[in-house]
Amino acid sequence: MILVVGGAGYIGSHLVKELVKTKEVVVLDNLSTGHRWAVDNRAAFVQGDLCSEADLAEVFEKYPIEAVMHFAAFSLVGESVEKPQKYYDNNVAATLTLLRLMRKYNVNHFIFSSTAATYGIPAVDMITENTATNPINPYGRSKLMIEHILADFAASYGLKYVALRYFNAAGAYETAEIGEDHHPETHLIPIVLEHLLGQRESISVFGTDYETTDGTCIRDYIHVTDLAKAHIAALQGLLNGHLNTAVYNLGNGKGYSVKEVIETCEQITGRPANVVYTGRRAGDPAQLVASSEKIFNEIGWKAEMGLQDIISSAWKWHSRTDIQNI
Ligand SMILES: O=c1ccn([C@@H]2O[C@H](COP(=O)(O)OP(=O)(O)O[C@H]3O[C@H](CO)[C@H](O)[C@H](O)[C@H]3O)[C@@H](O)[C@H]2O)c(=O)[nH]1
Repeated sequence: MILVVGGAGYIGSHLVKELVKTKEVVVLDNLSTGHRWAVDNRAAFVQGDLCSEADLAEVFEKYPIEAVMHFAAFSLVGESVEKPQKYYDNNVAATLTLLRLMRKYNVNHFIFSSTAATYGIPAVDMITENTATNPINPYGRSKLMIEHILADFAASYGLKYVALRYFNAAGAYETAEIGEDHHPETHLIPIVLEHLLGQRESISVFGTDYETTDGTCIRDYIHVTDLAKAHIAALQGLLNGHLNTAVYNLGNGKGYSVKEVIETCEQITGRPANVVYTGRRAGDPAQLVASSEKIFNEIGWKAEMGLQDIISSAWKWHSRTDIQNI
């Protein structure tokens, strides 16, 4: 059985939908940002807190866990600057408790959600796993700290793990049963689509003076279902002994500017956007684009969906008329 911590959240719930096809799954989530309805009903569900050793112990006692996938983290860069305690308590201290209990219950396989924010402001256009990590905010640092801890646990305790550095996760499940639903929403694609649905008056573009082709920031958008499939490939690699420890980028290898994203949203929806150009948002690197060659070469995963698929699926999800009430 696979324990998915944070399996009611955006990325975790998409992973669970894929994972239940081949594995027995139990989800632990405190529902602070996740949703009970987002958890596939083929998975067992425990409402509990990663920060509570007792809640964690209950799950390990009750279920025969063979691997843990860990999605439960706070992930807003700006908030992490304002409230570093919250980020280090949850993203670092609680994860350490989880790792301690894994040792206690002899669970030795771990998949960790890391981030492109570990790179900070990279000196290269195409980021590989060898690019220097130099995070510029507590969120990125909290994730990199856990990566270091995992490497130490692997060396001393034989932990087998994969850390996956996500670039910009976006899109929704193909049936639109689940999708992105953050409160408040800060991510570009949902904000643009909510605007095009009439739920926001305008879109602000944060910065037009970056050293990029059109002056706006470039990001590597990856479909959340592609991300889910990468986790499953990594899990298989760990369980069949092909992988011991690994750190992989997860991206498409292609960057799009904020302007290009907005234009693609306009094309797909057939609706014009009211765009307001404003100053830079603190902490935004000009360009973050991933080389995902390493994971392709080692376990054969690559992204199958591009920006059009991402936005089309997100549009289907956001257009659901009942979405406000779920
Ligand atoms: O209303 C908006 C929202 C975003 N942007 C711009 O759009 C780009 C993408 O912004 P997102 O907030 O969608 O994504 P980020 O690249 O900032 O964030 C991603 O990387 C972060 C770490 O760097 C976190 O992991 C976060 O959860 C993940 O989505 C950025 O240049 C941002 O400035 C706008 O112009 N207007």
